[in-house]
Amino acid sequence: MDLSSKIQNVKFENLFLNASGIHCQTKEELDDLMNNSYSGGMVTKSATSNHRFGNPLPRYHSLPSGSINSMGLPNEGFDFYLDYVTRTEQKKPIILSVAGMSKEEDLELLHQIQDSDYQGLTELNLSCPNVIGKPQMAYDFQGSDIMLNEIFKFFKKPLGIKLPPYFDLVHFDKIASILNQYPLSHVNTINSIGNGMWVDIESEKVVLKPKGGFGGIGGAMALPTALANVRALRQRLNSSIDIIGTGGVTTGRDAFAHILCGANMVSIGTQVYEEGLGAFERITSELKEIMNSKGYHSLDDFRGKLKTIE
Ligand SMILES: O=C(O)c1[nH]c(=O)[nH]c(=O)c1I
Repeated sequence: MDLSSKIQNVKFENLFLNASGIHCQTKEELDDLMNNSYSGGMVTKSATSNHRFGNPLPRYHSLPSGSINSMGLPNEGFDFYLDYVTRTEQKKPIILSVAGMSKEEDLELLHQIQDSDYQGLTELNLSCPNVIGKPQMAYDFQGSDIMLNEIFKFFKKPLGIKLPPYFDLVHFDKIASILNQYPLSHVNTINSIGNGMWVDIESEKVVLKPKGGFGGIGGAMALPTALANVRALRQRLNSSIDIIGTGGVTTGRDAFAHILCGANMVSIGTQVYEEGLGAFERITSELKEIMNSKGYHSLDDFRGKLKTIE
């Protein structure tokens, strides 16, 4: 039973990653992930130039079937993550995630990566929904196109993009036609579903302090949106662009569905946060069970082979 996968020519022993932001902010968390034998790779918390505390607490809340968060980009600062991904013994591939507070900062961070001796995968987060006053760049189609054009004038290392969910087939067409113009290593879809709201009935109050309670939605309730985005982008993107499917994975069945829709790799956020790193072992064994019962030996046997109803 082979659960290995690849992003471009980077091989992962198994298809599972943490979703950026989950268990990947501090050295302890990153070392934990590095030593966990059931995730094939790992992604760092999106980094800004400087260390950030992020938004005031409470900024994460578990929901009956998911989560809502308005973390506000808390991170140790770019230099810490660049040092970690360059210096740490790589028991598994790491994806370095960056999220500038502005386009200028995004470009500056990417220049630093280009000029560094880091040779691994980089992911530009164009979809953080929780920085007060900062729109999700990937909802600005023209702005994203202009930015990617500027980036690929100087950035020659593997670069992927973390996308927000889209909800309109024309928007899938638009973003895919932009992304297809650039030599991207991958897209990671989806980020949390931006600016959801949860209400505590007893207190008649929101559950998050920042932004009056608005926050990104993740976990089980995000699965249908995540599957749609993986499927729609797989159908539209050049085959040279790999896809990391993120969103709503709580069981092996959900991971199986992401692969059927076309994902090369699958990242898990809320469920790992709620259950701990043991979720990787559980979901890996559940996926193996399903593959076994269907006579599949590798992910290629069923990747992207979702059937429609004729
Ligand atoms: O609030 C956050 O830190 C955060 N939260 C998310 O749900 N997605 C993101 O990309 C980010 I940068």
